[in-house]
Amino acid sequence: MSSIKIECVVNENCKIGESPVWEEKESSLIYVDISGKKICRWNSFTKQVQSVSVDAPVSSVALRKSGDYVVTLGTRFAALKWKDQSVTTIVHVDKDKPNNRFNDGKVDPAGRFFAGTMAEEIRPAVLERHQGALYTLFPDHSVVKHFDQVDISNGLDWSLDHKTFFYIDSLSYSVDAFDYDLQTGKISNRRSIYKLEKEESIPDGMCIDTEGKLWVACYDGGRVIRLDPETGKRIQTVKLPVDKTTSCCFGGKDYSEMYVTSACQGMDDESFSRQPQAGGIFKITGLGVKGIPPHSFAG
Ligand SMILES: O=C(O)[C@H](O)[C@@H](O)[C@H](O)[C@H](O)CO
Ligand SMILES: [Zn+2]
Repeated sequence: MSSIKIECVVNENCKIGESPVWEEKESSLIYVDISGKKICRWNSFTKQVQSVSVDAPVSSVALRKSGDYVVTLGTRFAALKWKDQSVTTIVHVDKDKPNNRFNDGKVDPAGRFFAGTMAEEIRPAVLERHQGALYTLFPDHSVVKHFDQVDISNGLDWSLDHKTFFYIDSLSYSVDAFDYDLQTGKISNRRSIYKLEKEESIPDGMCIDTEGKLWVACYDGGRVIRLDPETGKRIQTVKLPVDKTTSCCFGGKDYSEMYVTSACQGMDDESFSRQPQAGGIFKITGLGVKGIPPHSFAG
């Protein structure tokens, strides 16, 4: 058995930390603070955080093949130039829904950027239902809507053979799978592969490891859980020192470390004094399992 160690590497209290992505060429973790309206980059050597502030909630960030990043900002897909600290809109979605914003997003193995929307929350997990949708931004900058009626569009990733797409609509308390057509980017045949138990609370961000198992961050559950999508069973639970764990990714040397983002928005003074690291970024080592490098947007 490996011995698991958990360390808070960025003790900065993001309002809603999300979308961790390892950027190998910078030896850095990039992530967003959604309601803090900033994109952050933590350098694993210097331990310094740089950030770019934006004018709207920024819910996900991904690498781009041409360098720099793409983000979901408000209800826009946008390009971010880090050096210039500039953001330019690529395309606008949900134009008829002024109360919506994007939430989690990730690039597929063919370089397409998937991200979904939700109604802005009144407080955590309280919002107008069924307002969201799941979208893909293609490398030619066209956009496809896969489906709507989503509550909180969240974690997403693809199986190692690229034949399955995994997806979480948080308020369904379920981790779902779809058949995936890598050629076209189309999804079909939705089914649930895991229903969260009560103490696991709300499923949020998700990533896959090199054994094809899924890791799901449990919002208000203070943990990440490892699931076997074949059997539908939970095979591991790793608890963290904060309750509002929002997302996870692998990074570091050979993608052998796990990074977990968290949130503090909506906490009262009492719970905040009990969990002063809420909103921090955590590094888990000793899991004995590795992740895969993130894909870059091809457009
Ligand atoms: O991090 C996210 O994905 C959402 O933007 C958050 O607001 C929480 O997940 C949500 O509150 C939990 O349901
Ligand atoms: Zn999320």
